[in-house]
Amino acid sequence: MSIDVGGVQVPVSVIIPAAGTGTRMGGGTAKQFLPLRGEPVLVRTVGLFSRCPLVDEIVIAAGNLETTRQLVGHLPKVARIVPGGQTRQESVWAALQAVHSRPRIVAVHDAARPLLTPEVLEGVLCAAALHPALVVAVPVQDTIKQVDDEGRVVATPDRRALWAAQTPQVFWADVLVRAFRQAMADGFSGTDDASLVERTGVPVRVFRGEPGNIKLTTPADFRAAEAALEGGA
Ligand SMILES: Nc1ccn([C@@H]2O[C@H](COP(=O)(O)OP(=O)(O)OP(=O)(O)O)[C@@H](O)[C@H]2O)c(=O)n1
Ligand SMILES: C[C@](O)(CO)[C@H](O)COP(=O)(O)O
Repeated sequence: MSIDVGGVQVPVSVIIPAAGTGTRMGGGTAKQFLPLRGEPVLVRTVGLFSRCPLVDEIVIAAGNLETTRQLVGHLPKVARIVPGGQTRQESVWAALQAVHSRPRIVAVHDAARPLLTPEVLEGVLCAAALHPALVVAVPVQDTIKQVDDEGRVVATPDRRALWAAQTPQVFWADVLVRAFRQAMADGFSGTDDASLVERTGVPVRVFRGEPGNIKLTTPADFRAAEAALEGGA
């Protein structure tokens, strides 16, 4: 339930932002509550962290607190379920304030990414002993185009330097708290947690993950996830 950082056992807290409304998914039910091969997405995601021997506590930012409590409130290591915010960033901040005091390692993982593997999770948590900020990511396989508002291609970045960020994103707690405070002071809103840390100058490293750790955003993602699980759990 902790990581050895220079001989000191540092507990690991996990934040699960699970307060989204699933606009891009459509339908009336928030996607984190939808079944994926019979098991709600949220249960799959939280269960992975409950079973991880390196995790000390789980804090969930929820939109529907009652449904969230019913689904995962009983799972091991679920310490607190707090109200989320209007944005993912606000939800993470709400959960971060509910994390026990420092020093800690904090891993932030989207509820909408239920296909994370134990191997990647344990690998990035162990790497956090050496690095203050880590992003699970995969190298981009397609050629990426930068496009203006008129649909004109304005640049083709060198693909060798491009990685697609996923979650978990793992940080030394004080680094993350400072980054969130700076972002709020500056009115900065990022689409991930690492972008807040990057702007503070703290070095952020990628940890190579797996392409299968997709975020369930649209119905097509659900179909892909169902197919991926067809042969597995
Ligand atoms: N106000 C918000 C918005 C998002 N999230 C969470 O952040 C993760 C990634 O967000 P996303 O995939 O965008 O989920 P939604 O915001 O629900 O999707 P959409 O943007 O299509 O509405 C999800 O686990 C989602 O529940 C959150 O906790 N609080
Ligand atoms: C955090 C994230 O999953 C990294 O790829 C992504 O930025 C979340 O974006 P969303 O629009 O909140 O789903």
